[in-house]
Amino acid sequence: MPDALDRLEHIIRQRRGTDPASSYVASLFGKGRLKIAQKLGEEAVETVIAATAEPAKLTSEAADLMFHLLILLADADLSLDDVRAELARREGVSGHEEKAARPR
Ligand SMILES: N=c1c2ncn([C@@H]3O[C@H](COP(=O)(O)OP(=O)(O)OP(=O)(O)O)[C@@H](O)[C@H]3O)c2ncn1[C@@H]1O[C@H](COP(=O)(O)O)[C@@H](O)[C@H]1O
Repeated sequence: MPDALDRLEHIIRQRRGTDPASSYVASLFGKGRLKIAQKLGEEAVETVIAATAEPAKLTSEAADLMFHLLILLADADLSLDDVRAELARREGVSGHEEKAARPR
């Protein structure tokens, strides 16, 4: 059953190739990977600040962060399922073993 993240991913994919003036997501796709990555970085910093100084904002900042991560993944032709598969691969593997198995 699709949850809010799945539904949001679907909407984000539908925005690809549409008029940048028509929506925020379309405008970010229009600005390109570098700008999308920059926005993700900004949202990550805002999440860190919320976690350490303004915990009441943490949920909202985390939502902004995940929203922009979904846009970056879509721009790179990756999906939540790709991330789910990677996390599933790591299940039962210790942190040290996982690090050793990462691509270099
Ligand atoms: N979840 C979100 C969502 N979260 C945050 N935002 C927008 O992301 C931006 C966050 O950037 P900032 O806080 O840095 O604000 P900003 O200064 O205006 O941004 P910049 O000028 O720096 O780009 C704001 O414009 C927010 O409105 C979102 N915009 C859209 N969605 C979802 O995406 C769907 C598609 O949105 P559209 O593409 O706009 O139709 C919507 O139906 C929503 O479900």
